Amino acid sequence: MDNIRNFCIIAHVDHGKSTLADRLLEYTNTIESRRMREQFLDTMDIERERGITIKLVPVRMKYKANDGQEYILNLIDTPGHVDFSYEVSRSLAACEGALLVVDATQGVEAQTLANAYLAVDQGLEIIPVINKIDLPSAQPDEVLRQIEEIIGLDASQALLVSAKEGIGIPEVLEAIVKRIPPPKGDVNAPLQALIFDSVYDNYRGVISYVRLVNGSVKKGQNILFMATRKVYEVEEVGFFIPFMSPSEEIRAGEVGYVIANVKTLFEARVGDTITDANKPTDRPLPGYKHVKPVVFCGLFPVDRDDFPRLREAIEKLQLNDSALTFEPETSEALGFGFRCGFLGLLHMDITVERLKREFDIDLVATAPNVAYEVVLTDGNIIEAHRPSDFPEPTKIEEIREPYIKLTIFLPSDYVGKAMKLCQDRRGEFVSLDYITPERVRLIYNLPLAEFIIDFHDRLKSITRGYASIDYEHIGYKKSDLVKVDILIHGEPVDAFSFICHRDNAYKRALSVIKKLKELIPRQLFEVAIQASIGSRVIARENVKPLRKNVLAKCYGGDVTRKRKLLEKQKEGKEKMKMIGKVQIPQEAFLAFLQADEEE
Ligand SMILES: Nc1nc2c(ncn2[C@@H]2O[C@H](COP(=O)(O)OP(=O)(O)OP(=O)(O)O)[C@@H](O)[C@H]2O)c(=O)[nH]1
Repeated sequence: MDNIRNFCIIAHVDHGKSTLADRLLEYTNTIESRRMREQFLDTMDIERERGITIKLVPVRMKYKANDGQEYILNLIDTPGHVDFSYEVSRSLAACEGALLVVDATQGVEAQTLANAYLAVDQGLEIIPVINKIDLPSAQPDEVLRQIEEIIGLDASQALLVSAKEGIGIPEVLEAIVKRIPPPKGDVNAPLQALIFDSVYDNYRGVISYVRLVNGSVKKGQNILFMATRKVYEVEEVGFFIPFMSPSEEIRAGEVGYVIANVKTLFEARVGDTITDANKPTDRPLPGYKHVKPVVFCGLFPVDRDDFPRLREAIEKLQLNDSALTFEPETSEALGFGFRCGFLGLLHMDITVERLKREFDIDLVATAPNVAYEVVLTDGNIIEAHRPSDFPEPTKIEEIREPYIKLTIFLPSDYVGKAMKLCQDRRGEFVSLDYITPERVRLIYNLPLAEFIIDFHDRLKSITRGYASIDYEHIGYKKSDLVKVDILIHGEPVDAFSFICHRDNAYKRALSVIKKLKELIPRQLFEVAIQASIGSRVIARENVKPLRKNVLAKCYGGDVTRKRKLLEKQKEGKEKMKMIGKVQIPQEAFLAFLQADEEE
């Protein structure tokens, strides 16, 4: 075990994590050059395109160090985005050390800090690596100062590297061997293996990526998954060098994979502990946590006949993504679809994109929303995902909404604007400090609901892209929220109702009914569009009673033109939906579902 080193690389997006990993694989000849492709570790197409890492891939390298000994280095990749921070902390739990990569031209950013703290919490040995020193604008001294002052790490032994040019790579490997401690553990103790990732394979079922803390595991052994209490027989164990390669056994301290004919990811959850069914450990490793989705949206096929295909596709994705949840949903405008739950906006975007791309389904995704907690007057608490889940106002004791602690790093010039944005989004100021005279760290507590409506885009545009953010969920807080119903000609239309803060209710209601007024064609009678909270009407607009005479524009007797227009109007009518006596065009529902209500 003394010759094993388990480590990961943590960094802010784009600071060069994947490039550095590639260089390490190259230098240790882990990948033959003809098989070497750029950024081996980012395997999914979408990851490669967006340049982000989502799924973890562990790799085993052999390295002959300057002391003449051969070491096994297990590199455990970590996802770079906050949505997946739970997976980050799991993969950190599988290591003894971390390379903290910081871009020499950018300095410490929001996720550098967040990831470094996760690593410190896990008690890892952290090796600071200043990357991109080949660039003329590199300021390694300034970055060293930031690492010491902002993160509080000793940076005197930081390594100066250019992953792109291959400068400083042997020093990185030597530092891993010398500074990261070997794993501890007892091969003879009862088996304890942490599942830090699981993937589903069509042919082999679930492949669990494990870090063995104690004991050993081999083919034929009966293993117990402690969270689900299920027992399976091991079919194969092995290592990633870098592709899956079977082996006799995996022993304490090592990182590898276990295949045991498990059919769903729910039975082999990330964070769970595997033990020996015949000689079980008395306690699981810390770390199992059920991850709950926090952002929801409706997904509907554009072509209604695609509904069964959509179900199949979501089920398939779920095989490899146990954080994704779904349930059937019907919408007045969009027909049959699914309400899906995600870990965050990126998780949602990626899922939608994969459905479109890998399964070739045209989709409408509705605007995202969060899950509220509603405390009823009888003391019960229900979870509400959409307006129709909310009971009558008289039955509600209080409503709670999810909050995040948002950290923003940005140039000091933009602080005023960023603070205004946070304030407008009901943010509660926490702190502001200067990292350098030009750079500021700003912290706010913000309702998640306000964040998921284009907060990041707004922030990017007011800071011209110079801000970086990170956030963590800090739980639910009581909030003065109301459900606003929209009534058309006296009939409530579920699809148009929404949840918002009482202070914003009037403004939002007004913008919604104004938009509807434009979208609902005039009918033979006057149509009232009202917004109400419970039985109290808070805003109203009227659509004047005048039949839209499409022929009015056609002076003269061009019969074909008249006929065409009449046909067009008829076609239009088919796309209408009757709500009571009123015809509402499909377009109105779509505009509402996808619209950003705050203009
Ligand atoms: N000049 C220079 N560019 C580098 C260096 N290392 C990485 N880059 C470039 O920086 C960009 C981001 O590098 P990646 O390795 O994809 O960054 P990453 O940290 O893996 O990004 P995520 O996977 O999203 O976390 C790429 O365009 C690299 O070519 C370096 O040492 N010097």
